[in-house]
Amino acid sequence: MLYVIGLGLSDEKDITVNGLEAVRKSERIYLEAYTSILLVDVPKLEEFYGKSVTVADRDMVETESDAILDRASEIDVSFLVVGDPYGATTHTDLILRARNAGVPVKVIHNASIMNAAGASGLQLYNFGQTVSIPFFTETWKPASFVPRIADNMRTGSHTLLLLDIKVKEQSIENLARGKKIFEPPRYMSVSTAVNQLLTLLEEGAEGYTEEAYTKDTLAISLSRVGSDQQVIKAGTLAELAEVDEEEFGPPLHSMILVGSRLHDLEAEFIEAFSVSTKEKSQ
Ligand SMILES: C[S@@+](CC[C@H](N)C(=O)[O-])C[C@H]1O[C@@H](n2cnc3c(N)ncnc32)[C@H](O)[C@@H]1O
Repeated sequence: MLYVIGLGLSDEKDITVNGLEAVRKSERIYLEAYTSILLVDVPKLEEFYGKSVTVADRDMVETESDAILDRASEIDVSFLVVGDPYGATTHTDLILRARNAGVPVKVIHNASIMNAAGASGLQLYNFGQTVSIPFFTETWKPASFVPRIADNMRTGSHTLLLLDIKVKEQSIENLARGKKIFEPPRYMSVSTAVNQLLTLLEEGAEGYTEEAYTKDTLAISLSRVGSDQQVIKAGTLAELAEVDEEEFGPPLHSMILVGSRLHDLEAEFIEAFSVSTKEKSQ
Protein backbone atom coordinates (compact mmCIF):
# COMPACT_ATOMS: atom_id res chain seq x y z
CA MET A 1 0.00 0.00 0.00
CA LEU A 2 1.20 3.53 -0.74
CA TYR A 3 0.14 5.79 2.11
CA VAL A 4 0.14 9.46 1.15
CA ILE A 5 0.09 11.22 4.51
CA GLY A 6 -0.47 14.88 5.38
CA LEU A 7 1.76 16.12 8.22
CA GLY A 8 -0.21 19.27 9.01
CA LEU A 9 1.32 22.70 9.30
CA SER A 10 3.61 22.91 12.26
CA ASP A 11 5.57 20.19 14.05
CA GLU A 12 6.08 16.42 14.28
CA LYS A 13 3.01 15.98 16.52
CA ASP A 14 0.54 17.33 13.97
CA ILE A 15 0.40 13.99 12.13
CA THR A 16 -2.93 12.18 12.74
CA VAL A 17 -3.12 8.92 14.72
CA ASN A 18 -3.97 7.08 11.48
CA GLY A 19 -1.00 8.73 9.77
CA LEU A 20 1.37 7.75 12.57
CA GLU A 21 0.16 4.13 12.56
CA ALA A 22 0.74 3.94 8.79
CA VAL A 23 4.25 5.45 9.13
CA ARG A 24 5.19 3.03 11.90
CA LYS A 25 4.27 -0.01 9.83
CA SER A 26 5.91 1.23 6.61
CA GLU A 27 9.15 -0.26 5.29
CA ARG A 28 10.12 2.90 3.44
CA ILE A 29 9.21 6.49 4.32
CA TYR A 30 9.71 9.49 2.02
CA LEU A 31 9.27 13.15 2.90
CA GLU A 32 8.41 15.58 0.14
CA ALA A 33 10.32 18.72 1.13
CA TYR A 34 10.18 21.04 -1.88
CA THR A 35 6.61 22.39 -2.09
CA SER A 36 6.55 23.40 1.57
CA ILE A 37 8.58 22.96 4.74
CA LEU A 38 7.61 21.57 8.11
CA LEU A 39 8.64 23.89 10.90
CA VAL A 40 10.79 21.11 12.44
CA ASP A 41 13.81 19.23 11.04
CA VAL A 42 13.79 15.63 9.77
CA PRO A 43 15.80 14.19 12.73
CA LYS A 44 12.93 15.30 14.99
CA LEU A 45 10.47 13.43 12.75
CA GLU A 46 12.69 10.33 12.75
CA GLU A 47 12.97 10.35 16.53
CA PHE A 48 9.19 10.69 16.92
CA TYR A 49 8.44 7.94 14.37
CA GLY A 50 11.29 5.67 15.47
CA LYS A 51 12.03 5.21 11.73
CA SER A 52 14.41 6.70 9.20
CA VAL A 53 13.02 9.06 6.56
CA THR A 54 14.30 9.66 3.01
CA VAL A 55 14.01 13.26 1.83
CA ALA A 56 12.58 13.23 -1.70
CA ASP A 57 13.46 16.12 -3.99
CA ARG A 58 11.36 17.24 -6.95
CA ASP A 59 13.36 15.12 -9.38
CA MET A 60 12.81 11.97 -7.36
CA VAL A 61 9.05 12.51 -7.08
CA GLU A 62 8.48 13.67 -10.65
CA THR A 63 10.90 11.55 -12.67
CA GLU A 64 11.96 8.66 -10.45
CA SER A 65 8.60 7.77 -8.95
CA ASP A 66 9.30 4.09 -9.83
CA ALA A 67 11.80 4.03 -6.92
CA ILE A 68 9.13 5.30 -4.52
CA LEU A 69 6.55 2.83 -5.86
CA ASP A 70 8.96 -0.13 -5.95
CA ARG A 71 7.20 -3.22 -4.40
CA ALA A 72 4.52 -0.94 -2.90
CA SER A 73 1.86 -3.53 -3.84
CA GLU A 74 3.47 -5.99 -1.41
CA ILE A 75 4.85 -3.77 1.35
CA ASP A 76 3.74 -0.52 3.00
CA VAL A 77 5.40 2.69 1.81
CA SER A 78 4.65 6.13 3.25
CA PHE A 79 4.97 9.38 1.34
CA LEU A 80 4.78 12.36 3.70
CA VAL A 81 3.58 15.76 2.59
CA VAL A 82 3.62 18.96 4.64
CA GLY A 83 0.06 20.25 5.04
CA ASP A 84 -2.48 18.13 3.15
CA PRO A 85 -1.48 15.77 0.28
CA TYR A 86 -3.87 17.57 -2.08
CA GLY A 87 -2.52 21.01 -1.11
CA ALA A 88 0.03 20.84 -3.97
CA THR A 89 -0.45 19.59 -7.53
CA THR A 90 2.58 17.27 -7.79
CA HIS A 91 1.07 14.74 -5.43
CA THR A 92 -1.92 14.09 -7.64
CA ASP A 93 0.59 12.99 -10.26
CA LEU A 94 2.25 10.46 -7.92
CA ILE A 95 -1.16 9.05 -6.98
CA LEU A 96 -2.07 8.64 -10.67
CA ARG A 97 1.22 6.85 -11.34
CA ALA A 98 0.59 4.51 -8.42
CA ARG A 99 -2.91 3.73 -9.68
CA ASN A 100 -1.58 3.05 -13.18
CA ALA A 101 1.03 0.70 -11.71
CA GLY A 102 -1.72 -1.18 -9.83
CA VAL A 103 -0.46 -0.01 -6.42
CA PRO A 104 -3.26 0.50 -3.87
CA VAL A 105 -3.20 4.03 -2.43
CA LYS A 106 -4.59 5.44 0.81
CA VAL A 107 -4.54 9.19 1.41
CA ILE A 108 -4.54 10.35 5.04
CA HIS A 109 -5.60 14.00 5.23
CA ASN A 110 -4.45 16.81 7.49
CA ALA A 111 -4.74 20.58 7.89
CA SER A 112 -3.53 22.63 4.95
CA ILE A 113 -2.81 26.32 4.51
CA MET A 114 -5.82 26.14 2.17
CA ASN A 115 -8.15 25.71 5.15
CA ALA A 116 -5.99 27.16 7.94
CA ALA A 117 -6.39 30.51 6.12
CA GLY A 118 -9.68 30.52 8.03
CA ALA A 119 -7.61 31.64 11.06
CA SER A 120 -7.90 35.11 9.50
CA GLY A 121 -11.61 35.11 10.37
CA LEU A 122 -12.60 35.09 6.70
CA GLN A 123 -15.09 32.39 5.71
CA LEU A 124 -13.49 29.69 3.56
CA TYR A 125 -16.71 29.61 1.50
CA ASN A 126 -16.02 33.19 0.39
CA PHE A 127 -12.64 32.52 -1.24
CA GLY A 128 -12.04 32.39 -4.98
CA GLN A 129 -9.04 30.94 -6.85
CA THR A 130 -5.78 30.63 -4.88
CA VAL A 131 -2.74 32.17 -6.59
CA SER A 132 1.04 31.82 -6.11
CA ILE A 133 3.37 34.83 -6.22
CA PRO A 134 6.81 34.10 -7.70
CA PHE A 135 9.92 36.11 -6.76
CA PHE A 136 10.90 38.91 -9.15
CA THR A 137 14.18 38.22 -10.91
CA GLU A 138 16.63 40.82 -12.26
CA THR A 139 14.96 40.66 -15.66
CA TRP A 140 11.42 39.47 -14.95
CA LYS A 141 8.57 40.85 -12.86
CA PRO A 142 5.84 38.25 -13.25
CA ALA A 143 2.25 39.53 -13.04
CA SER A 144 0.41 36.64 -14.67
CA PHE A 145 -1.43 35.87 -11.41
CA VAL A 146 -3.04 39.36 -11.27
CA PRO A 147 -5.96 38.64 -13.66
CA ARG A 148 -6.96 35.72 -11.41
CA ILE A 149 -7.14 38.09 -8.43
CA ALA A 150 -9.27 40.42 -10.60
CA ASP A 151 -11.62 37.50 -11.40
CA ASN A 152 -12.05 36.89 -7.67
CA MET A 153 -12.56 40.59 -6.93
CA ARG A 154 -15.29 40.82 -9.61
CA THR A 155 -17.32 38.28 -7.65
CA GLY A 156 -16.43 39.91 -4.30
CA SER A 157 -14.36 36.84 -3.28
CA HIS A 158 -11.21 36.77 -1.16
CA THR A 159 -7.90 35.60 -2.67
CA LEU A 160 -5.34 33.42 -0.87
CA LEU A 161 -1.81 34.26 -2.05
CA LEU A 162 0.84 31.56 -1.52
CA LEU A 163 4.36 32.96 -1.48
CA ASP A 164 7.34 31.56 -3.35
CA ILE A 165 9.97 29.26 -1.84
CA LYS A 166 13.32 29.10 -3.67
CA VAL A 167 15.68 26.35 -2.66
CA LYS A 168 18.39 24.63 -4.69
CA GLU A 169 17.45 21.00 -5.43
CA GLN A 170 20.79 19.72 -4.11
CA SER A 171 20.24 21.59 -0.81
CA ILE A 172 16.83 20.14 0.03
CA GLU A 173 18.10 17.10 1.94
CA ASN A 174 20.57 19.14 4.05
CA LEU A 175 17.97 21.81 4.65
CA ALA A 176 15.39 19.31 5.83
CA ARG A 177 17.98 17.76 8.17
CA GLY A 178 18.79 21.15 9.68
CA LYS A 179 22.37 21.03 8.31
CA LYS A 180 24.28 24.03 7.01
CA ILE A 181 23.82 24.71 3.30
CA PHE A 182 25.95 26.82 1.02
CA GLU A 183 23.12 28.83 -0.48
CA PRO A 184 20.32 29.44 2.01
CA PRO A 185 16.72 29.00 0.81
CA ARG A 186 14.65 32.07 0.11
CA TYR A 187 11.16 32.16 1.53
CA MET A 188 9.10 35.09 0.28
CA SER A 189 8.04 37.26 3.21
CA VAL A 190 4.83 39.25 3.41
CA SER A 191 6.95 42.43 3.10
CA THR A 192 8.47 41.23 -0.19
CA ALA A 193 5.06 40.14 -1.51
CA VAL A 194 3.49 43.51 -0.65
CA ASN A 195 6.42 45.37 -2.24
CA GLN A 196 6.18 43.27 -5.39
CA LEU A 197 2.40 43.87 -5.63
CA LEU A 198 2.91 47.63 -5.20
CA THR A 199 5.75 47.66 -7.75
CA LEU A 200 3.50 46.02 -10.37
CA LEU A 201 0.89 48.68 -9.64
CA GLU A 202 3.33 51.63 -9.70
CA GLU A 203 4.97 50.45 -12.92
CA GLY A 204 1.62 49.62 -14.56
CA ALA A 205 3.05 46.19 -15.41
CA GLU A 206 1.48 44.21 -18.22
CA GLY A 207 -1.31 42.14 -16.64
CA TYR A 208 -1.80 44.57 -13.74
CA THR A 209 -5.31 46.01 -13.43
CA GLU A 210 -6.76 48.06 -10.62
CA GLU A 211 -9.76 45.73 -10.61
CA ALA A 212 -7.38 43.28 -8.86
CA TYR A 213 -6.03 45.61 -6.19
CA THR A 214 -4.84 49.12 -5.38
CA LYS A 215 -2.71 50.31 -2.49
CA ASP A 216 -5.97 50.74 -0.50
CA THR A 217 -7.03 47.11 -0.87
CA LEU A 218 -7.47 45.40 2.48
CA ALA A 219 -5.02 42.54 2.99
CA ILE A 220 -4.23 40.02 5.74
CA SER A 221 -0.83 38.52 6.43
CA LEU A 222 -0.55 34.95 7.75
CA SER A 223 2.75 33.81 9.27
CA ARG A 224 3.50 30.30 10.59
CA VAL A 225 -0.18 29.47 10.83
CA GLY A 226 -0.83 26.58 13.18
CA SER A 227 2.36 27.10 15.21
CA ASP A 228 2.93 28.84 18.55
CA GLN A 229 4.56 31.68 16.61
CA GLN A 230 1.52 32.35 14.44
CA VAL A 231 1.24 36.05 13.49
CA ILE A 232 -1.73 37.60 11.66
CA LYS A 233 -1.94 41.26 10.63
CA ALA A 234 -4.56 43.17 8.67
CA GLY A 235 -4.33 46.49 6.88
CA THR A 236 -4.36 48.05 3.45
CA LEU A 237 -1.43 47.11 1.20
CA ALA A 238 -0.01 50.60 1.84
CA GLU A 239 -0.27 50.03 5.62
CA LEU A 240 1.30 46.55 5.51
CA ALA A 241 4.17 48.01 3.46
CA GLU A 242 4.99 50.22 6.46
CA VAL A 243 5.16 47.31 8.94
CA ASP A 244 8.71 46.30 9.92
CA GLU A 245 9.55 42.99 8.18
CA GLU A 246 10.67 41.48 11.53
CA GLU A 247 7.14 41.87 12.90
CA PHE A 248 5.85 39.25 10.48
CA GLY A 249 8.22 36.71 12.09
CA PRO A 250 10.02 33.78 10.48
CA PRO A 251 8.64 31.90 7.41
CA LEU A 252 6.36 30.46 6.15
CA HIS A 253 4.17 33.38 5.11
CA SER A 254 0.96 33.71 3.08
CA MET A 255 -1.41 36.60 2.40
CA ILE A 256 -5.06 37.21 1.67
CA LEU A 257 -6.51 40.02 -0.44
CA VAL A 258 -9.95 40.70 1.00
CA GLY A 259 -12.87 40.76 -1.45
CA SER A 260 -15.80 43.18 -1.29
CA ARG A 261 -18.33 40.59 -0.05
CA LEU A 262 -17.07 41.06 3.50
CA HIS A 263 -19.58 39.78 6.04
CA ASP A 264 -20.05 41.78 9.28
CA LEU A 265 -18.71 38.85 11.33
CA GLU A 266 -15.63 38.61 9.12
CA ALA A 267 -15.03 42.35 9.51
CA GLU A 268 -15.41 42.10 13.29
CA PHE A 269 -12.94 39.17 13.47
CA ILE A 270 -10.20 40.85 11.43
CA GLU A 271 -10.49 44.09 13.38
CA ALA A 272 -8.39 42.43 16.12
CA PHE A 273 -5.52 42.00 13.63
CA SER A 274 -5.68 45.55 12.31
CA VAL A 275 -2.36 47.40 12.19
CA SER A 276 -4.16 50.75 12.05
CA THR A 277 -6.37 50.07 15.13
CA LYS A 278 -3.22 49.22 17.08
CA GLU A 279 -1.65 52.53 16.18
CA LYS A 280 -4.81 54.37 17.27
CA SER A 281 -4.98 52.60 20.64
CA GLN A 282 -1.27 53.07 21.47
C1 LIG B 1 2.98 25.13 -2.43
S1 LIG B 1 2.18 25.46 -0.91
C2 LIG B 1 2.04 23.84 -0.28
C3 LIG B 1 0.88 23.75 0.67
C4 LIG B 1 0.86 22.51 1.56
N1 LIG B 1 0.89 21.27 0.82
C5 LIG B 1 -0.42 22.58 2.41
O1 LIG B 1 -1.32 21.76 2.18
O2 LIG B 1 -0.50 23.46 3.26
C6 LIG B 1 3.44 26.19 0.09
C7 LIG B 1 3.09 27.62 0.49
O3 LIG B 1 1.98 27.59 1.39
C8 LIG B 1 2.12 28.62 2.34
N2 LIG B 1 2.17 28.00 3.69
C9 LIG B 1 2.37 26.69 3.97
N3 LIG B 1 2.34 26.50 5.30
C10 LIG B 1 2.11 27.71 5.87
C11 LIG B 1 1.96 28.17 7.22
N4 LIG B 1 2.05 27.32 8.26
N5 LIG B 1 1.72 29.49 7.44
C12 LIG B 1 1.64 30.37 6.41
N6 LIG B 1 1.77 29.98 5.12
C13 LIG B 1 2.01 28.69 4.86
C14 LIG B 1 3.41 29.40 2.04
O4 LIG B 1 3.05 30.52 1.24
C15 LIG B 1 4.18 28.35 1.24
O5 LIG B 1 5.11 28.94 0.36
